Amino acid sequence: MFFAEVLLSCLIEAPLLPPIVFRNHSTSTPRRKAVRESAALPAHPAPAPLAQRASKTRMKLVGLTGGIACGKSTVTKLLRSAGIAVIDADEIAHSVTARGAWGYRRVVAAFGPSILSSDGQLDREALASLVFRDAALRRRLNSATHPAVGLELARQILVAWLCCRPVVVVDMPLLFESGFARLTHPTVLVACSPAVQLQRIMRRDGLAPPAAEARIAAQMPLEAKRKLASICLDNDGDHEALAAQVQQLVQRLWRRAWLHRVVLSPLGLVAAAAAIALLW
Ligand SMILES: CC(C)(COP(=O)(O)OP(=O)(O)OC[C@H]1O[C@@H](n2cnc3c(N)ncnc32)[C@H](O)[C@@H]1O)[C@@H](O)C(=O)NCCC(=O)NCCS
Ligand SMILES: Nc1ncnc2c1ncn2[C@@H]1O[C@H](COP(=O)(O)OP(=O)(O)OP(=O)(O)O)[C@@H](O)[C@H]1O
Repeated sequence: MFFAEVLLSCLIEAPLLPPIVFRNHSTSTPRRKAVRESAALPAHPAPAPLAQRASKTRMKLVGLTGGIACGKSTVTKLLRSAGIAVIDADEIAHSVTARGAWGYRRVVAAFGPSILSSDGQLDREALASLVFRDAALRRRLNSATHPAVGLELARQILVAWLCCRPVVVVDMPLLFESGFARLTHPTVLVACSPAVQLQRIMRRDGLAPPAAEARIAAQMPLEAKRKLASICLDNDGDHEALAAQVQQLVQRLWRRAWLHRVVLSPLGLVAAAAAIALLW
């Protein structure tokens, strides 16, 4: 993800941010607390002032994450149907590991041709069963895929900025693990209870309990993510309950979006340059 950070920092005015130090909920200022309460979304510790200042100097880049099978893709669909641009890191990971692509070549170099199925594509099921039970192999897969994922992610964010998108959500399972969260604000977590998570992953992927538990254990624990996220969507209920929370989130994201659209978009920057040139 480092490539993405460097490119974005150059292109969208944001300096490389130092790690964010999160404040405890109880130390929030009254104003910030009021804003969160008015949004009526479950709120978690607020990010440090530096992250907030940086977020005002670039396109509004929102991080969306959650435990495996907690409902990120479901939230992504709801956001997209509400007109919000969402960049999906899983989709990118699939496209950069398609046969012949840069990520594909790196994975084959790292794991050998035995990881290919008879049609020459990556055997994703075999790869998943390897990496979700072995942390060293998972690190090897991450090293092989993440440079290509980071570059494509940066390209898609640049395209969204050039299209004057005021709000862009990045759906990334490893948002906190990869450090990419430092470039996003707010960070939104989709969470559910361990029992519901296990049941959903077993049902969706047809996994037995040990395999499902291994996949859950391959990521940062949900409780740790809760402490890092600035907004939490509770997905223990039905689809309607989730949709209602997403609707509130959408309203909150559109707030002050005009500032990003008008002032910090390419059009805004061209207009500012033209005005300066005229006044010179
Ligand atoms: C392991 C792979 C082959 C499994 O492919 P598959 O099509 O079965 O699953 P899919 O890509 O849809 O991922 C499903 C979920 O698994 C989890 N997951 C995927 N990769 C990882 C990983 N490296 N570490 C922890 N969890 C992961 C995420 O929650 C993701 O949403 C694939 O996920 C992969 O290539 N992963 C490495 C790239 C990566 O890190 N992707 C995550 C986005 S950056
Ligand atoms: N509120 C809900 N009620 C019932 N089922 C749900 C709900 N939310 C999500 N699901 C189901 O749970 C499963 C996991 O959801 P989803 O695919 O959105 O999770 P994800 O976080 O994107 O997963 P992954 O980490 O594997 O990409 C899916 O089968 C989805 O239909």
